[in-house]
Amino acid sequence: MSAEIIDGKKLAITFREQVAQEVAQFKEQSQIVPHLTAILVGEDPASAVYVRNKQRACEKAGIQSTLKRLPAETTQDKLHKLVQELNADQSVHGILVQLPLPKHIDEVAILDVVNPLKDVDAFHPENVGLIVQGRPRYLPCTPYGIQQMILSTEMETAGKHAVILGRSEIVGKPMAMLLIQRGLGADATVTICHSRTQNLKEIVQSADIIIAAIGKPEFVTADMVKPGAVVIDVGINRVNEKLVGDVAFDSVKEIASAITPVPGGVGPMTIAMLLKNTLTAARIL
Ligand SMILES: Nc1nc2c(c(=O)[nH]1)N[C@@H](CN(C=O)c1ccc(C(=O)N[C@@H](CCC(=O)O)C(=O)O)cc1)CN2
Repeated sequence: MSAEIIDGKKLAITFREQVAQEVAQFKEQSQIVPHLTAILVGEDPASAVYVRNKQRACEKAGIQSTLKRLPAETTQDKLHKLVQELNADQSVHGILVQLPLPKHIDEVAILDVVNPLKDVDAFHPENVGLIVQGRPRYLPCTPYGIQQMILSTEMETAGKHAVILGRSEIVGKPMAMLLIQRGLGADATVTICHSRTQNLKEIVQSADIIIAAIGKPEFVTADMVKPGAVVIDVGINRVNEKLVGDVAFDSVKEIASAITPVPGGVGPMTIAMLLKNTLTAARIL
């Protein structure tokens, strides 16, 4: 039997419509327009597309959006000062520094400067700490979107084995924190696999939920997947001008109970969750 395809594009539209309604109510009650400012440094074409899509999504939801575009040679000091200015600007509720930053910039040092109340990506250590403690202020956009996609399936996640491939700060680590949380998360048993993991194939074969976020095209193959598993593909790899995920979609969909496509899976949900966080930021501030 072929898997349910979790349509991230469709689910994201539902979330975006819901946020647009909440934004309209919030504006009426408070006379405040939620405002996101994105910082894009350099000329990475994919990042430029993602930021443009975020801006469009904001505008459609009634959220004000501003883009601060800086050249690739921008210094650490200049970027640091811009973030400080945005921290002090009372009309800005959410600040987003698009990643990756150019190599000469210390990414962690910049993310540490963002006011945690305006940190709609939830990358600041204060927000990460709150997530670890199970009392999040914001949930990071990609794991938050994935959580909603898993909730949309029929799987009862409590006690299930979730295997995450990849230990990044943006996806792997925070995803693990969400999946283990009681109530607000999935109540799952979580394993994170990475480049030094031994017996990776056997571990993945024991997974009820697989989250693939390692940036290796079609790494997860059908022989690694337990029948009925839910498979979430976070990978966006360009191979011969085509977008390919970290999962061999065509063969794995014959084994899994539910699977996300690439494109049209996790990506659109990441943007929808950013809108939710920006509204939360406007409410908090
Ligand atoms: N500050 C941040 N930087 C980055 C994040 C993030 O959450 N915050 N995540 C990724 C990139 N990203 C969001 O910024 C992102 C990636 C992909 C998509 C998306 O919709 N992808 C489409 C395909 C689009 C394409 O043609 O490339 C899809 O999957 O359908 C949205 C957001 C790294 N940086």
